[in-house]
Amino acid sequence: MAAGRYGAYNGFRDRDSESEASEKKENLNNYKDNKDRPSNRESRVRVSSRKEQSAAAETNGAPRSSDSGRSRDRSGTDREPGELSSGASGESDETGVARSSPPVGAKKRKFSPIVWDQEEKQSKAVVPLPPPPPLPEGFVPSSLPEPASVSEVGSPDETRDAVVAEEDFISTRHISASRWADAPDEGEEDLEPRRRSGSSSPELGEVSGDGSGQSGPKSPVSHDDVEEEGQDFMDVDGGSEGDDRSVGTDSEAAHGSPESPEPIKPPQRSIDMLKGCRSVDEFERLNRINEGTYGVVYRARDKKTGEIVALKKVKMEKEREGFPLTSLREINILLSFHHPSIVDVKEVVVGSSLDSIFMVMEYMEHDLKALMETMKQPFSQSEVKCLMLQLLEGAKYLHDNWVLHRDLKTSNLLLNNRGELKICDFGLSRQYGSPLKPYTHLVVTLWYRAPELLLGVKEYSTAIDMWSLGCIMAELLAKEPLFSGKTEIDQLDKIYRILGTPNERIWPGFAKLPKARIQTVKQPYNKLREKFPPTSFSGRPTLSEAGFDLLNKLLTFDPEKRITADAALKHEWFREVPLPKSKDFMPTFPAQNAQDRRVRRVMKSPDPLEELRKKELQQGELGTGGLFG
Ligand SMILES: Nc1ncnc2c1ncn2[C@@H]1O[C@H](COP(=O)(O)OP(=O)(O)OP(=O)(O)O)[C@@H](O)[C@H]1O
Repeated sequence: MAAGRYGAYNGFRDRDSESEASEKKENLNNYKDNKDRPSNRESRVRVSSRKEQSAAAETNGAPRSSDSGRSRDRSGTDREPGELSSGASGESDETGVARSSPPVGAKKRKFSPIVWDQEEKQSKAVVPLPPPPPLPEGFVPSSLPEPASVSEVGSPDETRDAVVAEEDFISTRHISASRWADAPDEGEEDLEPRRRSGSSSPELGEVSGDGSGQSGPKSPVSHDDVEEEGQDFMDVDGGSEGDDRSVGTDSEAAHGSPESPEPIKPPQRSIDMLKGCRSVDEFERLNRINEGTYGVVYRARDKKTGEIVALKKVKMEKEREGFPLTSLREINILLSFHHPSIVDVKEVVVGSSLDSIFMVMEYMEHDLKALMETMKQPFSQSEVKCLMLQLLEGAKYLHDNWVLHRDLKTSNLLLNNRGELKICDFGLSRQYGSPLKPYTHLVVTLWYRAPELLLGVKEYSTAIDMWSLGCIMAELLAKEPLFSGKTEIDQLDKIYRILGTPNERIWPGFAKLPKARIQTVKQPYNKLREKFPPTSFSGRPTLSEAGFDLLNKLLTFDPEKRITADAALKHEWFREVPLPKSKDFMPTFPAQNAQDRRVRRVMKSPDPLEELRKKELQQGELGTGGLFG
């Protein structure tokens, strides 16, 4: 149970007694176990063999620092209520934690093996792609609009789809060619050689460990990024008359993997998708929570069960052109993935006139951005550790399952009053690791955008998410964004002013990056430590050597050297006092659900599509009217 203290955040730390804290002492391993506690998903019971091995390794002689942790606990140093006691192996060096810390974990960057050359793509690429997720019980109404012409689809200038459109130029596809339907179209057939060849992509049905005892996605995210590169909208008329091979079945046959976590459903016609999909009328609308690029989010009550949920309405602003591919990606990923740090999508429901689609999600009381704007003080270090651990676990899970989120920012991090953090908004996320065309660099909201993206690279990796995590960690500590640029150049300038201007020595290859010559004032020094000093009398957020080391490793210019989620999870900052607060002891806050979170937004990061978004908002929503319209 979270410590309930509506409106009393600032008093919480004072009220919690040491004894209460010690009653709740748990070691770091317990922390990891605990995160599964509220779950009733069978997937959470499963523990990856990788985790078992590493746990065994730890038990088998890895030195543990619990003693030193305890002695420090007794002295009361930096201990906070609800802080977890040290139990994990700690190599903490009292004298020079950051500098003496060994490289944390083996480097495991999954870099997208982009194949630039078409021939090479076909001959060399080896992509045992995972099977598609099971078809949802009904999903797309038959009365949806006609397919768009290719030219319509390819005009990427109105929504975030534009971003994807830059990387996706293949002719219009039908939803029946998606992983939720059975018949591949021409473009899909092109994929066959790629699917049959091998690569370092996850094996069919393989469930990547997340290091946290979670199973991978029930059915790993499909390879839409390979097969859907052509457009952002899918026709959903269900009219495709292809053969009966489902993507999943076909893929399974090709690879012969018997280990798919779930039996692949038999091929289904897209018309079957209509069956069993509940109507949004089965929910009572309570209030609008927020509106993002891709949809309005409502708080609602399931009339049958009384459960409070969040309903995200998929914007169908281009309904003439079919179903937005980005939404399809988001729904697919969220339906497939199950992890305590990823927001859970329970089902998809349809609007009354069958042209609006809603994702039914678990309801989360806050997003971190809106929440921090209401807080008087920043999160404490032990709270930041608790949040960062959950965030890193979510990022590791995604990266282990070959998904880049590509839009990690505080407004996409949800927090409930049980201290649980969950990543949402997978509209920009995509599977990687398959031979792809170069990705667009127009991803990630400006303030959280990695320097390699700002400098124009199109071949990027999980490191872009890790940079965003660095920005988020700094923001959680300081309660304000670290780099709040107004334009791309201003953003680079702001980064250079704090971290110094990169050069060939610290970032080999920097000089050759497309936009490396952008004129910014040369900044020779790294001033990050000034922003996060070890001690402070001026109210600046303090950070220990180890904490600073982690922040530095997240905000490393060279993406090749930037720390991975896996390594960051093992960082000693999480093992030194103050230890991460237990989720049970995370503060609770007044629910912000009675308000529209948009009106509370004070500062908002500009992003490349801001103008487009505004235009969309002005144009109003399309789709059904009615309660949720
Ligand atoms: N499950 C949820 N529970 C509560 N609030 C949520 C939930 N999902 C989203 N929200 C709120 O709605 C906002 C927008 O959601 P989301 O980011 O998924 O939409 P989007 O259209 O993709 O937004 P963006 O403009 O960031 O791309 C979030 O910042 C959050 O405040």
